[in-house]
Amino acid sequence: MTSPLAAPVRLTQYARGGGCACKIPPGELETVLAGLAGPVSAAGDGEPLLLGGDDGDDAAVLRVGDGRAVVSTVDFFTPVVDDAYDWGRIAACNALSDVYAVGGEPVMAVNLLAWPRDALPWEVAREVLRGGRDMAALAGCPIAGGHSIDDAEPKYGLAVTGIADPDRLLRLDAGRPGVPLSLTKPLGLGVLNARHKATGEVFADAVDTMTTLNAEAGRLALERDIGCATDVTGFGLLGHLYKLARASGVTAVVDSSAVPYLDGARAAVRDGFVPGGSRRNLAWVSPHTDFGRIAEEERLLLADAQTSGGLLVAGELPGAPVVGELVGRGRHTLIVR
Ligand SMILES: Nc1ncnc2c1ncn2[C@@H]1O[C@H](COP(=O)(O)OP(=O)(O)OP(=O)(O)O)[C@@H](O)[C@H]1O
Ligand SMILES: [Mg+2]
Repeated sequence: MTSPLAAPVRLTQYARGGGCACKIPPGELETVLAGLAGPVSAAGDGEPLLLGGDDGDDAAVLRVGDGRAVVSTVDFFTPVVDDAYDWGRIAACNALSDVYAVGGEPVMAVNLLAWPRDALPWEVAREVLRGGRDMAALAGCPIAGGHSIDDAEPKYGLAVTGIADPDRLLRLDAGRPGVPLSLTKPLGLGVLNARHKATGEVFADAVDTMTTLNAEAGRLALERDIGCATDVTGFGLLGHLYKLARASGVTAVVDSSAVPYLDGARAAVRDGFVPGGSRRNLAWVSPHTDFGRIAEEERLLLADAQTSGGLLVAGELPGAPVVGELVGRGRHTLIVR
């Protein structure tokens, strides 16, 4: 479904970066944030903040009593596709994803909108907000208000509140040796979005992937008593897996031949459509990774900055390929075979 505007503007042309590829590089972010986070509970020590510390988990989770926890997360970014309605859906889906990534269920959200009011018509902003509303409605999560500013580049996203069972969370530090790794969406979103921004070609499968909620994946993980997961977004599969393995004190092994890709992803890399964020991700993980004889093109694909990607789960999920496993901590935090 696309926007019904007479002469659609190419939204991606109004921003330098796009989607999760416009995130602050992981190394720089961690340096800025170091030491500023509050104490987080080690299991059972009475501290109410269960997630939200230095590991960089997907959302903050606070125990509120009576066996309940509140989940809080926020995500917004510049246009990742030209179509306003689709961008709204993608941004909302991506923001909701962090609630599912910690094992929560979204219950309410508010909009964050930055709009270049001199350069872009308000009817385009309405389409963005309509897309966000429709995606949140699919998640059973009403959007109840928000905040809007005049800005040089358009930006959109949500702050989402969720609920969770404090004893059944999905966290970065709960990975254990011997456990397989599953990935619920194919990679290639960053390079395909870069191609779309440069050429205007539309990749329908990529839009479908970015607008698929991670609700089912999160539910399946909890049903199987899995306790360790994250979503694959701007830091790419390797960046997010590095964070998970580091927090869990293990080494993660990736079977590169088992990793699924969207059609056209490889061609996009070969044709030079690689977001700067994907290169920065690769530079960030490379000192901690044994790549063996893996070629540069494959490394870039594995580090590609995703937008609204799937869940990376330490465990097996029906329908999701196993892309590697966790092993005891070795010399490298990541091994790619
Ligand atoms: N300005 C900030 N202040 C405090 N913590 C921050 C700030 N920006 C990011 N973080 C934290 O850094 C970690 C990494 O953030 P990041 O946005 O990359 O991951 P995320 O929340 O999982 O988002 P997404 O999955 O959409 O990429 C998270 O734990 C986040 O809460
Ligand atoms: Mg996340």
